[in-house]
Amino acid sequence: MIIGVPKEIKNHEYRVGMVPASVRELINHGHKVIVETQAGMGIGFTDQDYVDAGASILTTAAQVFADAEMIVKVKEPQAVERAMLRDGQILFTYLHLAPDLPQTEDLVKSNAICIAYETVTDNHGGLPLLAPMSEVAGRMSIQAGAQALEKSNAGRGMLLGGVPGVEPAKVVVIGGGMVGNNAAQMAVGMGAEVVVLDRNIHVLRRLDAQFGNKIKAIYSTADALEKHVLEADLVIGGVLIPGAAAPKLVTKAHIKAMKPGSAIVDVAIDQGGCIETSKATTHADPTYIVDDVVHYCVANMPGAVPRTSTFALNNATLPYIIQLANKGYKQALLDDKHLLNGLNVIAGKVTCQSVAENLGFDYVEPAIALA
Ligand SMILES: NC(=O)C1=CN([C@@H]2O[C@H](COP(=O)(O)OP(=O)(O)OC[C@H]3O[C@@H](n4cnc5c(N)ncnc54)[C@H](O)[C@@H]3O)[C@@H](O)[C@H]2O)C=CC1
Ligand SMILES: CC(=O)C(=O)O
Ligand SMILES: [Mg+2]
Repeated sequence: MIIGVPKEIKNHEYRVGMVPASVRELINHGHKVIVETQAGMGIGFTDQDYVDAGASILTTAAQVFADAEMIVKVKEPQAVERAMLRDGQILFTYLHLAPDLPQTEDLVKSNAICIAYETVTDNHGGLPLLAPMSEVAGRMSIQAGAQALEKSNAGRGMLLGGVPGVEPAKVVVIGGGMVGNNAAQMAVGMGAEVVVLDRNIHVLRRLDAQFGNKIKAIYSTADALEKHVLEADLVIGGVLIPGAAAPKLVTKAHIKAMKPGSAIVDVAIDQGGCIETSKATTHADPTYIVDDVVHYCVANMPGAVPRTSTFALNNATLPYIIQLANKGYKQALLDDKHLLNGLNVIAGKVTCQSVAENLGFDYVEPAIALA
């Protein structure tokens, strides 16, 4: 199979779909890999590194999209990239379709086979291709929140850990999954007072076993959420209903009633955000203020640490890229029900139920769409 790796074009996105070591694995399996020039430049990989791994370098994204049977990316295809997709071409990347009607419409029109990293599942109830980036974003959310709390960024002027004799900041993490757990680790490490809210009792038990009395793991009722959000100096939004638009758990009224200079980091913004006042921002201009609350809502947070993130992502995606290349999409999807859960759009049909429901498309079962 011919596998194409274009350069990412989202704002300040320096990750890349495949590192040279991944390219070498594909070449060893007998495939051809074409890489857009300077695709890995942002994380220190030269075109020569890719050539040494066995890839061919092409000078434009248009050439990569024209020649490749499978496109491997990081972020959802931007409009110019969507226009280059074609009938029968495989697209393997993050998509986050539920809050994104224009993208979904374009992918439906393209007739391509669009497999989303974020809805691939595993045997343990996890999301193995989302997890590595959730680890990065969860950890980063506390760095971003700490900065947002600085006075020069319109924050309250609080140090997360306080100092001897002065209270630490209160960090409230909504959602105790991969993002929430990693956020809690960093916030505890920095000496903050930490509350994690989740509505899954198994998640709360795991947090309790892991953190003991270093955090409070609280069942997320509307009451509990309101109480803790209104007391918070920093709120981290890390909820997920896989494939679906995030529920708006923190309302405009909550934001109005929060302390002036408090901050929110809505990591769930890639699924539309779990805070009513959130709107996606970029690394170039990551924050804005609503009712004196600093909002950080960058939809590609791991793009800020692209070297760490690309390696972590490739470690997770490579086995699936190899399966898709070796077997072709049809056999690879039929052989692996978890990879099949990643199939969001194929041949003009929406095969992810929550995406179809959120955006008003007819839902077609993946196995039926493949037949
Ligand atoms: N902005 C960015 O750059 C990035 C964003 N993300 C996003 O972060 C979000 C979280 O991802 P993960 O932690 O991997 O998901 P996860 O599935 O590991 O955890 C989500 C948690 O939310 C909980 N939850 C669901 N509904 C809830 C509710 N109503 N109240 C309280 N808790 C609730 C679930 O029980 C689960 O424990 C996703 O939208 C993901 O796409 C992930 C990586 C990067
Ligand atoms: C998960 C995601 O959206 C990201 O890593 O950018
Ligand atoms: Mg206020």
